[in-house]
Amino acid sequence: MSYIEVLDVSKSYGDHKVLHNINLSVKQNEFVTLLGSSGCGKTTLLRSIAGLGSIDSGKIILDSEDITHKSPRDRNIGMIFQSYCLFPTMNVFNNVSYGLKLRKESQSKIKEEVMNALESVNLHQKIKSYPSQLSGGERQRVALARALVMKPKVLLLDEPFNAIDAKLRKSLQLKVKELHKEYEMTSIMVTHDQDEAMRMSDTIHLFKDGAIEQSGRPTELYLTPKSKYVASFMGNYNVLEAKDFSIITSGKYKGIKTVVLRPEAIEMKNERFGEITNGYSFEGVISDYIPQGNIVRFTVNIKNIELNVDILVDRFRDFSLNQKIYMKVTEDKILYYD
Ligand SMILES: Nc1ncnc2c1ncn2[C@@H]1O[C@H](COP(=O)(O)OP(=O)(O)OP(=O)(O)O)[C@@H](O)[C@H]1O
Repeated sequence: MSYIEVLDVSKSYGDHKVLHNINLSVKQNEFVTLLGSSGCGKTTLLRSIAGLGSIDSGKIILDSEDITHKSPRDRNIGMIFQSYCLFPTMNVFNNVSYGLKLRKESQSKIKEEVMNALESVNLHQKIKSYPSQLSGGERQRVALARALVMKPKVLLLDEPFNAIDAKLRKSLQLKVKELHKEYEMTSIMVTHDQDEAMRMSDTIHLFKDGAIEQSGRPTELYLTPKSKYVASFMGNYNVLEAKDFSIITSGKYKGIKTVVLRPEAIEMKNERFGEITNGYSFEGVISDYIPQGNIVRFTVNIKNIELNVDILVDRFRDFSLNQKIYMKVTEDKILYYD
Protein backbone atom coordinates (compact mmCIF):
# COMPACT_ATOMS: atom_id res chain seq x y z
CA MET A 1 0.00 0.00 0.00
CA SER A 2 1.38 3.43 -0.98
CA TYR A 3 2.04 6.01 1.69
CA ILE A 4 3.11 8.83 -0.61
CA GLU A 5 1.79 9.06 -4.15
CA VAL A 6 2.94 11.45 -6.80
CA LEU A 7 0.29 11.37 -9.53
CA ASP A 8 0.90 12.81 -12.98
CA VAL A 9 2.87 15.77 -11.66
CA SER A 10 4.10 18.33 -14.20
CA LYS A 11 5.90 21.61 -13.70
CA SER A 12 7.39 24.27 -15.96
CA TYR A 13 9.49 27.34 -15.31
CA GLY A 14 8.38 29.64 -18.14
CA ASP A 15 8.79 27.64 -21.37
CA HIS A 16 11.05 25.10 -19.70
CA LYS A 17 9.15 21.97 -18.68
CA VAL A 18 11.16 20.42 -15.85
CA LEU A 19 8.77 17.67 -14.68
CA HIS A 20 6.90 15.57 -17.25
CA ASN A 21 3.90 13.69 -15.81
CA ILE A 22 5.78 12.10 -12.94
CA ASN A 23 4.16 9.11 -11.25
CA LEU A 24 5.74 7.39 -8.31
CA SER A 25 4.71 5.84 -5.06
CA VAL A 26 6.51 5.31 -1.80
CA LYS A 27 5.60 2.75 0.85
CA GLN A 28 5.54 3.55 4.55
CA ASN A 29 9.03 3.27 6.13
CA GLU A 30 10.66 3.01 2.74
CA PHE A 31 13.92 4.84 1.94
CA VAL A 32 13.67 6.13 -1.59
CA THR A 33 16.12 8.11 -3.69
CA LEU A 34 15.53 10.37 -6.64
CA LEU A 35 18.76 9.88 -8.57
CA GLY A 36 19.88 11.76 -11.65
CA SER A 37 22.31 14.21 -13.18
CA SER A 38 22.23 17.93 -12.48
CA GLY A 39 19.16 19.81 -13.70
CA CYS A 40 16.93 16.78 -14.32
CA GLY A 41 14.20 17.98 -11.92
CA LYS A 42 14.89 16.00 -8.72
CA THR A 43 14.93 18.98 -6.36
CA THR A 44 11.87 20.51 -8.03
CA LEU A 45 9.94 17.33 -7.26
CA LEU A 46 11.24 17.12 -3.68
CA ARG A 47 10.27 20.76 -3.03
CA SER A 48 6.82 20.08 -4.46
CA ILE A 49 6.36 17.19 -2.02
CA ALA A 50 7.44 19.49 0.84
CA GLY A 51 5.05 22.20 -0.37
CA LEU A 52 7.92 24.63 -1.00
CA GLY A 53 7.10 24.92 -4.70
CA SER A 54 3.80 24.70 -6.57
CA ILE A 55 3.06 22.25 -9.39
CA ASP A 56 1.19 22.99 -12.63
CA SER A 57 -0.84 19.78 -12.71
CA GLY A 58 -1.15 16.47 -10.90
CA LYS A 59 -1.63 15.53 -7.28
CA ILE A 60 0.45 14.64 -4.24
CA ILE A 61 -1.12 12.26 -1.74
CA LEU A 62 0.26 11.61 1.75
CA ASP A 63 -1.29 8.90 3.90
CA SER A 64 -4.46 8.89 1.74
CA GLU A 65 -4.85 12.68 2.02
CA ASP A 66 -4.51 15.06 -0.93
CA ILE A 67 -1.82 17.52 0.24
CA THR A 68 -1.26 19.19 -3.14
CA HIS A 69 -2.44 22.57 -1.90
CA LYS A 70 -1.61 22.26 1.80
CA SER A 71 0.90 24.67 3.31
CA PRO A 72 4.32 23.17 4.15
CA ARG A 73 3.68 23.67 7.86
CA ASP A 74 0.60 21.43 7.79
CA ARG A 75 2.25 18.50 6.01
CA ASN A 76 4.31 17.09 8.90
CA ILE A 77 7.27 16.72 6.58
CA GLY A 78 10.85 17.38 7.69
CA MET A 79 13.44 18.58 5.21
CA ILE A 80 17.23 18.67 5.22
CA PHE A 81 19.14 20.73 2.70
CA GLN A 82 22.62 20.48 1.26
CA SER A 83 23.50 23.89 2.76
CA TYR A 84 22.20 22.97 6.28
CA CYS A 85 20.11 26.21 6.53
CA LEU A 86 20.84 26.69 10.23
CA PHE A 87 20.22 30.03 11.93
CA PRO A 88 23.75 31.45 12.33
CA THR A 89 22.92 33.63 15.36
CA MET A 90 21.36 30.78 17.35
CA ASN A 91 23.28 28.14 19.25
CA VAL A 92 22.69 24.42 18.66
CA PHE A 93 19.99 24.13 21.33
CA ASN A 94 18.04 27.08 19.95
CA ASN A 95 18.37 25.89 16.35
CA VAL A 96 16.98 22.48 17.24
CA SER A 97 14.24 23.77 19.55
CA TYR A 98 12.98 26.41 17.08
CA GLY A 99 10.12 24.35 15.61
CA LEU A 100 8.93 23.13 19.02
CA LYS A 101 8.84 26.72 20.32
CA LEU A 102 6.69 27.72 17.32
CA ARG A 103 4.41 24.85 18.25
CA LYS A 104 4.25 26.36 21.74
CA GLU A 105 5.35 23.21 23.52
CA SER A 106 6.17 23.45 27.26
CA GLN A 107 9.74 24.30 28.35
CA SER A 108 10.25 20.88 29.94
CA LYS A 109 9.03 19.01 26.86
CA ILE A 110 11.21 21.16 24.58
CA LYS A 111 14.28 20.42 26.70
CA GLU A 112 13.61 16.70 26.79
CA GLU A 113 12.87 16.36 23.08
CA VAL A 114 15.83 18.50 22.00
CA MET A 115 18.25 16.54 24.18
CA ASN A 116 16.87 13.25 22.82
CA ALA A 117 17.31 14.42 19.23
CA LEU A 118 20.82 15.72 19.91
CA GLU A 119 21.77 12.45 21.60
CA SER A 120 20.54 10.57 18.53
CA VAL A 121 23.09 12.45 16.43
CA ASN A 122 25.78 12.42 19.16
CA LEU A 123 25.85 16.18 19.56
CA HIS A 124 24.46 16.60 23.07
CA GLN A 125 27.86 17.96 24.21
CA LYS A 126 27.60 20.87 21.80
CA ILE A 127 24.31 22.51 22.78
CA LYS A 128 25.94 25.89 23.41
CA SER A 129 28.01 26.01 20.20
CA TYR A 130 27.08 28.22 17.26
CA PRO A 131 27.00 26.91 13.67
CA SER A 132 30.25 28.77 12.84
CA GLN A 133 32.00 26.76 15.58
CA LEU A 134 30.98 23.41 14.09
CA SER A 135 32.38 21.27 11.27
CA GLY A 136 30.31 20.58 8.15
CA GLY A 137 29.40 17.12 9.40
CA GLU A 138 28.34 18.49 12.79
CA ARG A 139 26.22 21.19 11.16
CA GLN A 140 24.45 18.59 9.07
CA ARG A 141 23.83 16.54 12.22
CA VAL A 142 22.27 19.64 13.86
CA ALA A 143 20.05 20.00 10.78
CA LEU A 144 19.13 16.34 11.15
CA ALA A 145 18.30 16.78 14.86
CA ARG A 146 16.23 19.86 14.02
CA ALA A 147 14.17 17.78 11.59
CA LEU A 148 13.93 14.75 13.94
CA VAL A 149 12.74 16.73 16.93
CA MET A 150 9.49 17.47 15.08
CA LYS A 151 8.89 13.71 14.66
CA PRO A 152 7.95 14.09 10.99
CA LYS A 153 6.11 11.31 9.19
CA VAL A 154 8.26 12.00 6.18
CA LEU A 155 11.87 13.12 5.91
CA LEU A 156 13.03 14.75 2.69
CA LEU A 157 16.76 15.09 2.12
CA ASP A 158 18.17 17.25 -0.67
CA GLU A 159 21.75 16.16 -1.41
CA PRO A 160 22.46 16.18 2.35
CA PHE A 161 26.04 14.91 2.19
CA ASN A 162 27.34 17.01 -0.70
CA ALA A 163 29.41 19.40 1.35
CA ILE A 164 30.87 16.66 3.56
CA ASP A 165 34.18 14.90 2.96
CA ALA A 166 34.13 11.33 1.69
CA LYS A 167 35.10 9.57 4.92
CA LEU A 168 32.61 11.35 7.14
CA ARG A 169 29.97 11.02 4.44
CA LYS A 170 29.84 7.25 4.84
CA SER A 171 29.33 7.40 8.59
CA LEU A 172 26.61 10.06 8.21
CA GLN A 173 24.87 7.95 5.58
CA LEU A 174 24.77 5.08 8.06
CA LYS A 175 23.52 7.41 10.80
CA VAL A 176 20.70 8.71 8.61
CA LYS A 177 19.69 5.17 7.69
CA GLU A 178 19.74 4.16 11.36
CA LEU A 179 17.58 7.15 12.41
CA HIS A 180 15.21 6.56 9.49
CA LYS A 181 14.52 3.14 11.04
CA GLU A 182 14.54 4.25 14.67
CA TYR A 183 12.06 7.10 14.06
CA GLU A 184 10.02 4.91 11.70
CA MET A 185 10.07 7.56 9.00
CA THR A 186 9.43 7.41 5.30
CA SER A 187 12.36 9.10 3.59
CA ILE A 188 12.97 10.52 0.13
CA MET A 189 16.49 11.67 -0.72
CA VAL A 190 17.76 13.52 -3.78
CA THR A 191 21.25 12.65 -4.94
CA HIS A 192 23.34 12.56 -8.10
CA ASP A 193 25.70 10.02 -6.53
CA GLN A 194 24.95 6.50 -7.76
CA ASP A 195 27.05 4.81 -5.04
CA GLU A 196 25.19 6.72 -2.34
CA ALA A 197 21.84 5.77 -3.86
CA MET A 198 22.90 2.11 -4.10
CA ARG A 199 24.08 2.08 -0.49
CA MET A 200 21.09 3.76 1.11
CA SER A 201 17.94 3.06 -0.87
CA ASP A 202 15.21 0.49 -0.78
CA THR A 203 14.04 1.91 -4.12
CA ILE A 204 15.75 4.17 -6.64
CA HIS A 205 13.91 6.33 -9.18
CA LEU A 206 16.41 7.30 -11.85
CA PHE A 207 15.49 10.58 -13.56
CA LYS A 208 16.36 11.71 -17.05
CA ASP A 209 15.28 15.12 -18.38
CA GLY A 210 12.35 15.55 -15.98
CA ALA A 211 10.97 12.02 -16.37
CA ILE A 212 11.61 8.73 -14.61
CA GLU A 213 13.77 6.49 -16.77
CA GLN A 214 13.68 3.46 -14.46
CA SER A 215 12.51 2.61 -10.94
CA GLY A 216 13.47 -0.41 -8.89
CA ARG A 217 15.61 -1.88 -6.17
CA PRO A 218 19.29 -0.86 -6.40
CA THR A 219 20.35 -4.33 -7.56
CA GLU A 220 17.61 -4.35 -10.21
CA LEU A 221 18.85 -1.10 -11.72
CA TYR A 222 22.42 -2.33 -11.58
CA LEU A 223 21.87 -5.82 -12.98
CA THR A 224 19.06 -5.13 -15.44
CA PRO A 225 19.31 -1.54 -16.63
CA LYS A 226 16.48 -0.97 -19.05
CA SER A 227 18.40 1.41 -21.31
CA LYS A 228 21.89 2.42 -22.28
CA TYR A 229 21.33 5.61 -20.25
CA VAL A 230 20.61 3.64 -17.05
CA ALA A 231 23.60 1.38 -17.66
CA SER A 232 25.89 4.40 -18.14
CA PHE A 233 24.45 6.16 -15.10
CA MET A 234 24.65 3.21 -12.74
CA GLY A 235 28.35 3.62 -13.26
CA ASN A 236 31.40 1.60 -14.01
CA TYR A 237 29.79 -0.23 -16.89
CA ASN A 238 31.69 -0.57 -20.14
CA VAL A 239 29.37 0.84 -22.80
CA LEU A 240 30.72 -0.05 -26.24
CA GLU A 241 29.41 0.99 -29.64
CA ALA A 242 28.91 -2.02 -31.93
CA LYS A 243 31.91 -1.11 -34.10
CA ASP A 244 34.21 -0.93 -31.07
CA PHE A 245 33.08 -4.30 -29.73
CA SER A 246 33.65 -5.70 -33.19
CA ILE A 247 37.24 -4.32 -33.13
CA ILE A 248 37.84 -5.81 -29.66
CA THR A 249 36.63 -9.22 -30.74
CA SER A 250 38.59 -9.09 -34.04
CA GLY A 251 35.35 -9.07 -36.05
CA LYS A 252 33.66 -11.96 -34.24
CA TYR A 253 30.89 -9.65 -33.05
CA LYS A 254 28.81 -8.84 -36.11
CA GLY A 255 25.78 -7.29 -34.36
CA ILE A 256 24.67 -3.67 -34.65
CA LYS A 257 23.57 -3.10 -31.06
CA THR A 258 25.53 -1.28 -28.38
CA VAL A 259 27.21 -3.74 -26.02
CA VAL A 260 27.27 -3.18 -22.28
CA LEU A 261 29.60 -5.15 -20.00
CA ARG A 262 29.84 -4.94 -16.23
CA PRO A 263 33.48 -4.75 -15.11
CA GLU A 264 33.08 -7.86 -12.95
CA ALA A 265 31.51 -9.81 -15.82
CA ILE A 266 34.82 -9.89 -17.70
CA GLU A 267 37.19 -12.68 -16.68
CA MET A 268 40.88 -11.94 -16.82
CA LYS A 269 43.99 -14.15 -16.63
CA ASN A 270 47.59 -14.50 -17.70
CA GLU A 271 47.08 -17.31 -20.18
CA ARG A 272 44.84 -17.75 -23.18
CA PHE A 273 41.37 -19.11 -22.60
CA GLY A 274 40.49 -22.30 -24.45
CA GLU A 275 37.97 -22.22 -27.27
CA ILE A 276 34.91 -20.12 -26.37
CA THR A 277 31.59 -21.27 -27.77
CA ASN A 278 29.25 -19.15 -25.68
CA GLY A 279 30.91 -15.73 -25.77
CA TYR A 280 34.05 -13.84 -26.76
CA SER A 281 37.70 -13.79 -25.81
CA PHE A 282 40.16 -10.98 -26.44
CA GLU A 283 43.56 -9.79 -25.28
CA GLY A 284 44.93 -6.46 -24.11
CA VAL A 285 47.45 -4.62 -21.96
CA ILE A 286 46.93 -3.30 -18.43
CA SER A 287 47.23 0.49 -18.58
CA ASP A 288 46.09 1.42 -15.07
CA TYR A 289 44.53 0.11 -11.88
CA ILE A 290 42.75 1.52 -8.83
CA PRO A 291 42.39 -0.53 -5.63
CA GLN A 292 38.82 -0.15 -4.31
CA GLY A 293 38.61 -2.08 -1.06
CA ASN A 294 37.91 -5.72 -1.79
CA ILE A 295 38.27 -5.30 -5.54
CA VAL A 296 40.85 -3.77 -7.86
CA ARG A 297 39.58 -1.98 -10.97
CA PHE A 298 41.97 -2.51 -13.88
CA THR A 299 41.91 -0.45 -17.05
CA VAL A 300 42.84 -2.62 -20.00
CA ASN A 301 43.74 -1.26 -23.42
CA ILE A 302 42.58 -3.38 -26.34
CA LYS A 303 43.48 -1.92 -29.73
CA ASN A 304 43.17 1.59 -28.24
CA ILE A 305 39.78 0.87 -26.70
CA GLU A 306 39.73 0.88 -22.89
CA LEU A 307 37.72 -1.48 -20.71
CA ASN A 308 37.33 -1.59 -16.93
CA VAL A 309 37.78 -5.04 -15.43
CA ASP A 310 37.20 -5.73 -11.71
CA ILE A 311 39.19 -8.44 -9.98
CA LEU A 312 38.96 -9.53 -6.35
CA VAL A 313 41.87 -8.08 -4.43
CA ASP A 314 43.32 -11.50 -3.53
CA ARG A 315 44.24 -11.98 -7.23
CA PHE A 316 45.86 -8.55 -7.48
CA ARG A 317 49.41 -9.89 -7.36
CA ASP A 318 48.82 -11.96 -10.50
CA PHE A 319 48.85 -8.79 -12.59
CA SER A 320 51.07 -5.76 -13.18
CA LEU A 321 51.12 -2.56 -15.23
CA ASN A 322 51.84 -2.92 -18.98
CA GLN A 323 51.37 -6.66 -18.77
CA LYS A 324 49.61 -8.50 -21.57
CA ILE A 325 46.50 -10.29 -20.36
CA TYR A 326 43.65 -12.41 -21.73
CA MET A 327 39.95 -11.79 -21.17
CA LYS A 328 36.70 -13.59 -21.72
CA VAL A 329 33.04 -12.68 -21.46
CA THR A 330 30.19 -15.14 -21.81
CA GLU A 331 27.00 -14.35 -23.74
CA ASP A 332 24.77 -14.51 -20.63
CA LYS A 333 26.70 -11.59 -19.09
CA ILE A 334 26.35 -9.26 -22.08
CA LEU A 335 23.60 -6.63 -22.31
CA TYR A 336 22.59 -5.29 -25.74
CA TYR A 337 20.86 -1.96 -26.44
CA ASP A 338 19.66 -0.18 -29.58
N1 LIG B 1 13.13 28.87 -9.54
C1 LIG B 1 13.49 28.47 -10.77
N2 LIG B 1 13.30 29.28 -11.84
C2 LIG B 1 13.64 28.88 -13.09
N3 LIG B 1 14.21 27.68 -13.38
C3 LIG B 1 14.44 26.86 -12.35
C4 LIG B 1 14.10 27.20 -11.00
N4 LIG B 1 14.46 26.16 -10.20
C5 LIG B 1 14.99 25.21 -11.01
N5 LIG B 1 14.98 25.63 -12.29
C6 LIG B 1 15.46 24.86 -13.46
O1 LIG B 1 14.73 23.64 -13.49
C7 LIG B 1 15.58 22.57 -13.86
C8 LIG B 1 15.51 21.48 -12.80
O2 LIG B 1 16.09 21.98 -11.61
P1 LIG B 1 16.25 21.08 -10.31
O3 LIG B 1 16.89 21.92 -9.26
O4 LIG B 1 14.96 20.45 -10.00
O5 LIG B 1 17.24 19.97 -10.83
P2 LIG B 1 18.08 18.88 -10.04
O6 LIG B 1 17.89 17.61 -10.77
O7 LIG B 1 17.71 18.89 -8.61
O8 LIG B 1 19.54 19.39 -10.25
P3 LIG B 1 20.76 19.57 -9.18
O9 LIG B 1 21.23 18.18 -8.88
O10 LIG B 1 21.76 20.37 -9.95
O11 LIG B 1 20.19 20.31 -8.00
C9 LIG B 1 16.96 23.15 -14.06
O12 LIG B 1 17.16 23.36 -15.43
C10 LIG B 1 16.91 24.46 -13.31
O13 LIG B 1 17.76 25.40 -13.90
